[in-house]
Amino acid sequence: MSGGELREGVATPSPQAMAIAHQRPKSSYVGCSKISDYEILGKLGEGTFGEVYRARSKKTGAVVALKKIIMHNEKDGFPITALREIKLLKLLSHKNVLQLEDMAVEHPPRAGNGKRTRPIMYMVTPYMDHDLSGLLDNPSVKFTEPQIKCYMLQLLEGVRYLHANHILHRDMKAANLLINNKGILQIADFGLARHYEGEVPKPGRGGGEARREYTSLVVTRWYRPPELLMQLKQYTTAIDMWGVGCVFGEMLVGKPILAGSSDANQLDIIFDLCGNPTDENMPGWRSLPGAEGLQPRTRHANLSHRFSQYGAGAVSLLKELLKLDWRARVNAIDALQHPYFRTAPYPSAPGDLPTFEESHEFDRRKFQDRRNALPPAPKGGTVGRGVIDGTGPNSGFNNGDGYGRSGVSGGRFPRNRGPPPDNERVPAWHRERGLPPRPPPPAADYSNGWEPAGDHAEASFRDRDRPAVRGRGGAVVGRPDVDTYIPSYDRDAPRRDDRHRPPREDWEDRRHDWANRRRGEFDERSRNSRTRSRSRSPIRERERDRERDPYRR
Ligand SMILES: Nc1ncnc2c1ncn2[C@@H]1O[C@H](COP(=O)(O)OP(=O)(O)OP(=O)(O)O)[C@@H](O)[C@H]1O
Repeated sequence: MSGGELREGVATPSPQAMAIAHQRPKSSYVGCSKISDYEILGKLGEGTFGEVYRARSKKTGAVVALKKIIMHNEKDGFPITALREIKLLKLLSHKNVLQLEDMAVEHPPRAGNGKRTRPIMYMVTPYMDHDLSGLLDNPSVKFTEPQIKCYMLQLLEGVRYLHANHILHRDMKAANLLINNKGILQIADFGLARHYEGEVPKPGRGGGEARREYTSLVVTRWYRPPELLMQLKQYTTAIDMWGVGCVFGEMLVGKPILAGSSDANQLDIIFDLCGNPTDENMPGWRSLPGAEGLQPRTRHANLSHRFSQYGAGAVSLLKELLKLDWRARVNAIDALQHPYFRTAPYPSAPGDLPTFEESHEFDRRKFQDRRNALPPAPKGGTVGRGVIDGTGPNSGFNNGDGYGRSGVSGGRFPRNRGPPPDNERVPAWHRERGLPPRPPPPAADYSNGWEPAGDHAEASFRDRDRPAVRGRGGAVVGRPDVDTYIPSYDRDAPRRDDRHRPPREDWEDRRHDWANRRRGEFDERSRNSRTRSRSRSPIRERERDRERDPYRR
């Protein structure tokens, strides 16, 4: 009974045998283009899920991106994550959401032993010149306030569309926002997205009511909201809005604003920014599974202080997006009405934005070469090199103002914000306006439902050496060493965001959380798989090999 298992006397073929038995003849790929319909122009990137190429359609002449669907585990056949992404993208049509235009199939020649090889599938989307994180990595790119407003409006339009159509993106981050040289921003990468069964957002009513539970192990760490870090499962569209807030802050500052080095540290730096959770600012937080045993020290939010240089309007919108209480967090419909967008300087029209040299994963090496001229940046930052000085994760961050400007070894420039040395990368605002910091924009009326800046500043100190704390179900929530995604900051390391993203190979398991939870074993399984994936996963091994070999990047 080789290759099969015996169940109640009936032989079940192995998945591999099933896949071979059901291999489709070439002629059955109806509705798909052939890969030979495209001329490959170069490689753009390599995710955990697929390689991405730039190509030209021989039929239309259009330049497109081809995302190759990698079969990590051949015997399981076509990855469920890819199927979900394709299914969702086929349903969606919005100017700020990346459109799936075609699928292309490649039939590789038979193997040397005469065996048939599996066809390779490609997703075909319009070519976009940049992803936002690549663009922000480019030291010659300077974002203006009208430009940030323009991108934010487009991002919010895209998110409003997704949420209105019951889609949770669940991996909102700068690397998944593609921008072309016509100034159009599109939300991409729906590999973690899913249908949302709750009520959709309505004006003035936040993220909607959740109707069921989902896995909380989603969203790249730096963009993960506090309720997910505390393992809320009945979450709403508000999880994507937190990510929008992180991206907004990143555009203002020029680098990720909440670059936690572990899940525990992530929560800690969120509390530094937004204040520690209380019954007022995050009602019910104590009863979240991941909050049990958490004893965050008292601290006031310092968001207003940290972002004061970007003006009262930006601070006000950021505070609405980065609310600890997911029920009170602004939804996309309301964020689009925020006075920030109706105050001078007004948003640019997309067509008026400057064009930039391409910036994708594979272009970043050239930016990294330029960045190597910079002084070291704190671990957790994205520009410059990490400080390997033995002071622990996020070392520069811990002493500074939250953006790596510590005034000591990890800082980009000192807190007094005097002019940075010529060779340093300067956050977008400073680059644009020059120093000293720009004055606040003309006073706007934020009294109409929007709170003006009013937090107390607080010098941050992070208790990174907290002992382990166990949450409900025994989950360790307060110790950095159980977290799977420890970033590496050498120049040959993989893309910044992916180092903090749950590995795809585990997500399929996590997506079956409904069934797993019914068996009461989800928390245990997912925790184990996260820990295991770092050390044993063959994909991680391959990635590590690739990191070691700079020529493969
Ligand atoms: N349509 C496109 N145009 C230009 N570049 C693209 C396009 N789609 C993807 N890319 C580039 O390829 C990279 C990886 O794409 P994507 O995030 O969709 O793949 P992924 O396998 O899901 O990656 P990951 O798992 O790392 O998020 C993007 O960050 C971007 O730089």
